[in-house]
Amino acid sequence: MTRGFYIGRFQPYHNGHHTMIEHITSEVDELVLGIGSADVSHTVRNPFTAGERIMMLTKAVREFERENDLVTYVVPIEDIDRNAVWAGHVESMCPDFDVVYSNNPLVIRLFEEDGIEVRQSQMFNRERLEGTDIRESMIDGDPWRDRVPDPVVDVVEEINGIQRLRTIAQDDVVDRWEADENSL
Ligand SMILES: Nc1ncnc2c1ncn2[C@@H]1O[C@H](COP(=O)(O)OP(=O)(O)OP(=O)(O)O)[C@@H](O)[C@H]1O
Ligand SMILES: NC(=O)c1ccc[n+]([C@@H]2O[C@H](COP(=O)(O)O)[C@@H](O)[C@H]2O)c1
Repeated sequence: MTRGFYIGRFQPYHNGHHTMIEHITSEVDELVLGIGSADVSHTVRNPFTAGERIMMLTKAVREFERENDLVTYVVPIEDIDRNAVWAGHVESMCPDFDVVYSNNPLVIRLFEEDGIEVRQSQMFNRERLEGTDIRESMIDGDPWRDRVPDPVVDVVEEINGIQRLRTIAQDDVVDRWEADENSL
């Protein structure tokens, strides 16, 4: 029995993540999905709460559970201010795992230094499948729904996520403008 671990901020969970998990399913029996920066929300870079991201992932990976007999666990992981002990922090919050999947250089380094095997994948259609770009499309009113699994569209609509993101982005612009004015 092999149990894998895959972590991301998933702001939002998109088709790049989904394709990565589809590949992972052929290598593991169980998969722990870490929701990174679980303590952060309501910012332009991290608009969605841990609970909202739990809904996105739980609903989206159902198809892999059904088709591949995969067992998944979604675990929120708060950031800590010491990278040197972060891998241990993650392990303390999760079911034991044998292998980590990540394309994030810092995550790869911290787990490898902790003696855990890390597997990377290619980046899938990165020009379109990048959280930053999808959030910008949400703010600008450009198409984004075809870049995330259908259950994620449902969650974003249920929580009125586009309106939140636009309000946060607008407040962010005003805050930066005021900071610039005050520094003059
Ligand atoms: N298109 C993709 N194909 C494969 N892996 C991806 C893709 N996009 C992100 N990943 C990987 O998934 C993990 C989680 O990524 P993350 O949630 O930060 O998404 P992101 O698209 O990079 O978002 P952001 O632009 O907000 O940083 C990381 O290891 C990241 O490299
Ligand atoms: N010291 C820390 O808290 C620490 C270190 C490395 C990664 N992380 C987190 O792991 C996650 C990695 O996911 P991304 O690949 O989406 O960046 C992020 O939420 C990041 O904040 C946290």
